[in-house]
Amino acid sequence: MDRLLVLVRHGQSEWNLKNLFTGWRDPDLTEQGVTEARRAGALLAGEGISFDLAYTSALGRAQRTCKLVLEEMGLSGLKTIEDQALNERDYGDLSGLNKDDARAKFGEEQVHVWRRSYDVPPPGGESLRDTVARVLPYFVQEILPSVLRGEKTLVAAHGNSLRALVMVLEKLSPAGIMKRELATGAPIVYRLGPDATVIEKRDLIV
Ligand SMILES: O=C(O)[C@@H](CO)OP(=O)(O)O
Repeated sequence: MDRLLVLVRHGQSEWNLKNLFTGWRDPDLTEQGVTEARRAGALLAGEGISFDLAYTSALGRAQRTCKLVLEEMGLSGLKTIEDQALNERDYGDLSGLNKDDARAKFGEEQVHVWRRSYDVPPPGGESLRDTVARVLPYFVQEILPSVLRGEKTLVAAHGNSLRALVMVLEKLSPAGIMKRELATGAPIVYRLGPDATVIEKRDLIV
């Protein structure tokens, strides 16, 4: 049985381009983001991959990415489940701030800790640990059972909500996940064993 799980971060958003902390804010994709999403679909189709089911967040940039990927694969209209459990990490008071301005104000090191540490939340927002605590129950209760039933599954979501899943799937330590960056529109293809451990992982190069 093919227990296929593909994670893809949304294409470049308007706020990625403007270098703003985004979190639960809802900017659209840029033209480049649209191109990245389509290219992700083309790459997956080129690998001979198809899907039975898709999951995405409650935010437009991930939903549009999901749609574009599926469209490019000839799978428009595929059953897609939207849930805010897959939303980006909530950046709290940093949402909408320019990342360089934040570095100038709070210092390079502090901003790096807020962005990439496992357990230090940005002011008023979620740490990665908080994000794992939100994403993981949804993954275990909703997504994983589909994958284990043999439904080939796409998850189109966000840099940090997907880092939360990558940490669990790849058994990374808090130090290991700190160094892990996910590129926009770059699919990660996992094949799981019957016990849900990863037996194969491939990054599709964009
Ligand atoms: O702004 C955000 O919501 C995220 C993803 O774009 O940023 P970061 O790279 O700091 O995780």
